[in-house]
This record gives sequence, structure tokens and C-alpha cells, in this order.
Amino acid sequence: MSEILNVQNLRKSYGSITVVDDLSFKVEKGECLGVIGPNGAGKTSLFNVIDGGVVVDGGRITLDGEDVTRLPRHKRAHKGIARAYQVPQPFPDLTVFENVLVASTFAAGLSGHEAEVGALDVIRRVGLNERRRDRAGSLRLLDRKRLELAKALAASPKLLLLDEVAGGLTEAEVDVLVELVKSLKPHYAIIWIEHVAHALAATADRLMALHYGRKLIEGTPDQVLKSPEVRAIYLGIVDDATA
Ligand SMILES: Nc1ncnc2c1ncn2[C@@H]1O[C@H](COP(=O)(O)OP(=O)(O)OP(=O)(O)O)[C@@H](O)[C@H]1O
Repeated sequence: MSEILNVQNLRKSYGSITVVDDLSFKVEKGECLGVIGPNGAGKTSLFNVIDGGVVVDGGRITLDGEDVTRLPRHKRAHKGIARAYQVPQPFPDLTVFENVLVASTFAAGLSGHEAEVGALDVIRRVGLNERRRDRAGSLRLLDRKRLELAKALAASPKLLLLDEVAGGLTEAEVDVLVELVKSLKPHYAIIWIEHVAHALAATADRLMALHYGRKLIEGTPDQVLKSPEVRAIYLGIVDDATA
């Protein structure tokens, strides 16, 4: 496997509040790193500094060996960082195909036939082929999540940032999404922020728990979810051993 993202000693503060505190980790192609932490732990802030929405105060971010720390967001997108959001916001009056075509045209810089082929390919991969002519506004939530993923994939990313994409889904729908993310895993480096811990446990190779912007622990899902620190701080459970 090849290293796609390497983050070293990242720091970001807003005044006296440090939201990303000396954070270092790596993600390889074919790997999914799950990120958990209580509200306000700095998970969204971490995605913001990785995708270039927010400029870091210190540290270094490399993508596939190239330093992107000072690049603006749109340039990082062209280099291969794509993000899918919790609340999909497609153009509701455009079809599924047209929405993805917009992404493959502008984010991937494709045009004409190439853009159309690229859009149809990712639509198939997320399981929306049957619905490609439907208005995005008519889709149920799971299909809107699929469309959100297709738009991110249309940019031909190396690194896929999944920002609480399981939010709002039923248990059965989460299972479908988990299978979809698993099918994508071999082709990308994935970081998945999620409050639905069992979705991450089923998908991620490693979990990283954040607390006040700091890495609390990183390890296999089992190691992290069973660790006394995570149980105490993230899940609010105090073991006898830590009480
Ligand atoms: N632009 C900003 N200015 C000031 N404080 C900010 C800003 N953005 C985030 N914060 C603060 O940074 C901290 C981390 O927020 P962040 O949204 O990254 O946490 P989170 O782990 O994603 O939380 P949640 O699970 O609720 O989404 C919070 O205390 C938040 O209030």
C-alpha cells in the first residue's frame, strides 16, 4: 500500500481555543481511518485544515508525497482531496446525472464525452444507475448520500474525507452505506468522521479518538472502542479501573 496522506504536528487555534493540537497521523491507499470524539473535539476542524478550508498555524500536510500545507482549497481538490458532507446539498432540480456531471466537469476538470463517461462510471459505482434520470430533489436520504459520494468520487480523488455521512440513516441504511464504503476502500485513502461507532468499527482499519483537538488514542477499532480513556471521555462510561 502507498502512503497518501501524511499529517505532521498540525496545529490550529482560534484565540485561546486550540482545536487541532499537535496532530500527526498517516493514511495509505486502501485504508480507512475512522475518527471519533465528543462534540467539539475538533473533528470538523481537522477536515477543514486537511481540505484547505482553514489555514493551519503550524505543521505539515503531504498528499501522495507533495506538500499541500499552503495550497488553497480548490488546488487541494485538484490534487486529489474530496469531501462528502453529512447533509447532502445537490441541485434539487437537476437530475442525478446532471449533478454528478457538474462535479466531474468542475472538480475533475473533464469536459464533453470524457466528463459524461466519468459521471456515469461513479453513478454506477455508488448504485444509482437506475435513478440517474431522476431529479436529485426526489431522492430518499440514502440515495442522496449515494449522490453525495458520487459527487466526491467524480473529482477522481486520492483522499476521500467522509464527514458524518451516516448521519440520519436508519440502522439498515447504515449497513448499506458501510458496504458501499467498503467497496470503495481499495481505491482510495479514506478518513471517516462518524458518531455511528458501529459503522466505523465495521469499516475502518484504524480508529483515532480526538479530545480537545489532541489524539487520545489510535489503534484497531477494538482497541480504541474498548480503551478506558475512550469509554470514559467519549462514551461517558467510567470503568472500575479508571474510576
Ligand atoms: N471558526 C471558529 N472560531 C472559533 N471557534 C471555532 C471555530 N470553528 C470551530 N471552533 C471551535 O473549535 C472546537 C472544535 O469544533 P469542531 O466543530 O471541530 O468539533 P467537532 O469534533 O467536529 O464537533 P461535532 O461533533 O459537534 O461536529 C469547538 O469548541 C468549536 O466551538
